[in-house]
Amino acid sequence: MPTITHIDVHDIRFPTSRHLDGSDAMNAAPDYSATYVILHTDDPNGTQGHGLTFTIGRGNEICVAAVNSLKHLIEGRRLEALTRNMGAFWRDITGDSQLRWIGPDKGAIHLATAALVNAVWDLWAKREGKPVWKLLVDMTPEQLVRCLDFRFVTDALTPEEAIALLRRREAGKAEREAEMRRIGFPAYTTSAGWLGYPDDKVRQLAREALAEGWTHFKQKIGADTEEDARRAALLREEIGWDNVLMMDANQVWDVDETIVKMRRLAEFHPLWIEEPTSPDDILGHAEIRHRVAPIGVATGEHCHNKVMFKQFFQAEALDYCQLDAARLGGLNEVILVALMAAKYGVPVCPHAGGVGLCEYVQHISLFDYIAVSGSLEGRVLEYVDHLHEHFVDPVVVKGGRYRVPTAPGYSITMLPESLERHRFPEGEAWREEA
Ligand SMILES: C[C@H](O)[C@@H](O)[C@@H](O)[C@H](O)C(=O)O
Ligand SMILES: [Mg+2]
Repeated sequence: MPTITHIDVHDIRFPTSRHLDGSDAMNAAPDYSATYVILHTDDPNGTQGHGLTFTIGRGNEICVAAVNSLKHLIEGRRLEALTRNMGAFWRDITGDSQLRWIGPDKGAIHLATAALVNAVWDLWAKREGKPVWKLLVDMTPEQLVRCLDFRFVTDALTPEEAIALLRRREAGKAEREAEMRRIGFPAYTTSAGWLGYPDDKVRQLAREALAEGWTHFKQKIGADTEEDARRAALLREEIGWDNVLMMDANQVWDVDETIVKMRRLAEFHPLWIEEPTSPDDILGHAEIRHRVAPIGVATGEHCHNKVMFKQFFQAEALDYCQLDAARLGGLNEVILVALMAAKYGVPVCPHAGGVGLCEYVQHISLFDYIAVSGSLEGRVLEYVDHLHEHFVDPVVVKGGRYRVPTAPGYSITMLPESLERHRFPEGEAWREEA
């Protein structure tokens, strides 16, 4: 196995705010960005590990600095020294006794951790010649559990319970894998409903999505409630009442305010209200959940670690777990959260609104279905139609389903010319802007 000789980190930004792609009530004009890392190795074939964390523009340079502070924990180490006990490696990279102070397990340092940890998984999977989801699915329960750090969550899930849970799912694994290869994983689209899009664009995109076979649509809300209602009516006009509508407020309301707003919007039959309030307010979400039922509560894109998810589950505060591949500290923590979700009976519907997140989450949902939950009930994976052309192995979506990725790795490697062009602030894409 190769040694990771050195690590490069790049500040990559896309000017998505020009057309308000990705806009919502809290994030009015995001520039989808990536803190992008490359693990160089001494492998004679030149194999590299790639990983990124997602930000929305300003502040990306802070994640870049955090990667620079963390990278000494990986540089010079043999890949095998990391993979033979991934759980210990994860504790190591999140446990540096001085760096930990600026987290722990949250904020820029944890986002940076995700980029690095995911790059190690990418490298490992490339070396094994498998896509990441398949690398995971082929592991024994014991091997998988060895990749995890259970500190702080054993009151909710022990390693023994995790092994038992994974063992129970071994029956039917091969069938579920074959099914996924045949029909793909069910998805929903966020792309028609960005808050900054004018009505005619929303109509047009909804029509196109319907024609492509989409059945689940997410709308951004949280500006003015009558305006939200008007847009919901417009979307219902386009998609009808047999298709599914979700609503996403991106954290703008207080708890009581949410109840009032959602009672007004209930006539549009949303499946869920996403991020109604502060992402840290676990008890607030529990309260909302009880008071807006049967509308479900979804959250997770800003839920920064396994401890918070544990409490969301323990407090019965959410109906849909929207864990994020690059907000949690990389795949090790994602797997742990998926296992806890399975124990508590909460479906995992990963967040993917950002650059590269669709590429990541397809691996997570496939693994979750095949090896952890064994169920598609309530599971629908987010899709946004932006920036896939910059990836070497972009997601393929057909008829509202993700097709199974087959190339080795975590699908996150970007084209060298895309990296070059979008380097901030010196890349051509930004020089044109000036
Ligand atoms: C700023 C981003 O586009 C968010 O609006 C996006 O991640 C969103 O919350 C989502 O659920 O996809
Ligand atoms: Mg959201």
